[in-house]
Amino acid sequence: MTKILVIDDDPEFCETMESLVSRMNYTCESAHTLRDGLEKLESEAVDVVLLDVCLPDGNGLDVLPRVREAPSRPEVIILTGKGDPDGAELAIQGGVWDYLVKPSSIRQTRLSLNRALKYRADKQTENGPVSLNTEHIIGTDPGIRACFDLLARAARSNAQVLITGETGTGKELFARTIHENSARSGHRFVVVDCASLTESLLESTLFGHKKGAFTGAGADRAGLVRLADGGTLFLDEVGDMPLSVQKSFLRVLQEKTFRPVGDTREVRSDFRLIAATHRDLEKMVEKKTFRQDLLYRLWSISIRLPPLRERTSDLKLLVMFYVNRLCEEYNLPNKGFGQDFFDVLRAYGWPGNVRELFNVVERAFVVSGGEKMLYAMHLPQHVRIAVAKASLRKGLAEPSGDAPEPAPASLPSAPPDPSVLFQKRFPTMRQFKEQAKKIYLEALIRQADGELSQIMKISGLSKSQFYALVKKHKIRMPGRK
Ligand SMILES: Nc1ncnc2c1ncn2[C@@H]1O[C@H](COP(=O)(O)OP(=O)(O)OP(=O)(O)O)[C@@H](O)[C@H]1O
Repeated sequence: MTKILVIDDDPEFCETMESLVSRMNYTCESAHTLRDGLEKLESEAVDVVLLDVCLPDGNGLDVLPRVREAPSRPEVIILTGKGDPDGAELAIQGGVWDYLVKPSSIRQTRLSLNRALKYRADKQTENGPVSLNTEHIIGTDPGIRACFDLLARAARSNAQVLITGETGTGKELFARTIHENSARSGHRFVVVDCASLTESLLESTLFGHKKGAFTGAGADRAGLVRLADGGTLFLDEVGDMPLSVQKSFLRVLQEKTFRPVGDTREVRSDFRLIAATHRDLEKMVEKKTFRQDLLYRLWSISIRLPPLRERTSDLKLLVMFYVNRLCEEYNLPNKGFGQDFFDVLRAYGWPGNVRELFNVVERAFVVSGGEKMLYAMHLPQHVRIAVAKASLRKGLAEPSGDAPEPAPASLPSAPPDPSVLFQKRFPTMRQFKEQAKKIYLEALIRQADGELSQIMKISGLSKSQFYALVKKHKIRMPGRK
């Protein structure tokens, strides 16, 4: 029997919900404190939790991971008296099904409940007999586990998938894993890096060309869309696709046919599309730099990968996974870790995410040579200095053994104090992020003495991403006009 649990300290509200749920022919129970709710979740199978935010013994959002990890893994709908955009964002990132503000109408609550239950039923059917191979993806944090659920749905369907997330968060890794677990795994996984191709090259790279179609086209060439026939086409950095190509590509998605450059014939390709970007495509649609119709086409299943700083609980697992891999590669016995090693890693901001983490760990591994343990002293200087400066700025001593506060990545050559960002009007989260990015980039360039290879190494950014950011934030590179 489907069971709903309401965790809310208002008895009247609980009664209203119990009556609504029983009219829907489901069982309903209430708990007036978080403690009571969590106890019920431990001992009873619950399908959906309606969770209030402000409760007498704490904040509902703080216990969200525990609620979602309860033995019956319930779906969660937040029902709060105090609507707060940041709270809603956090809740949704934490994997809640919906975020409703009281007084929510009966119709809306019923709709949300039904949708959550339908999703749960579909998930249970889909999760049945098929097993997924996700052994290369490390993560137990609730944020990334919600992404695993979506990955499983994507692998079992043929729907278009859009994967978003900062650089190095694993977008390509997820895309490959979806392909490898899909019915198309016997065919190719074809990668197109939209950021590294010029407009003219992109069209011929995607659609191929006829011999003589343009200077340098010495022979016929099949494009990547054709090569992906039967398999998966992965459009990396789709936000960097020029508008003219977006138009042609939209047609390809609708018709599954295209015309190679300089050819008059239509060619057919049956591919499944997965696209990825670190950009905010909805913002781009507002600015008319990305086509809305294309965005709708890309968006059947959307997966947002959390940045590493939002899931530092996975840091240790990721490091151990990578160090094991390095030990195998270098044919060395396994290494241990000093506590200070993880303290420093946890306190760093990881702008380059997992890619940067693996880079840093590999450098530490190499520096440690034949030693049996990895200590903080083996970590690259820029990481240690950034962490030391950040903790000094906070008036703290060197990180101690107990879970240190995560601090933002900062750089040694005196970047401006982030409090300058609050000197004018208090910024929105988005404005703050944009301004902080600019500060980061300027400090990064100073730190690397403007040397591109150093910039890539420190930041974990690719050249194209770095140049795109420099352009966006109107930053002058040393030696450039
Ligand atoms: N959860 C994870 N578990 C294990 N490895 C990971 C995970 N996430 C990322 N990685 C590793 O981090 C590196 C970067 O991942 P990937 O290239 O997929 O990121 P990305 O988001 O596509 O980056 P970009 O936007 O810069 O192209 C790869 O070596 C990948 O295997």
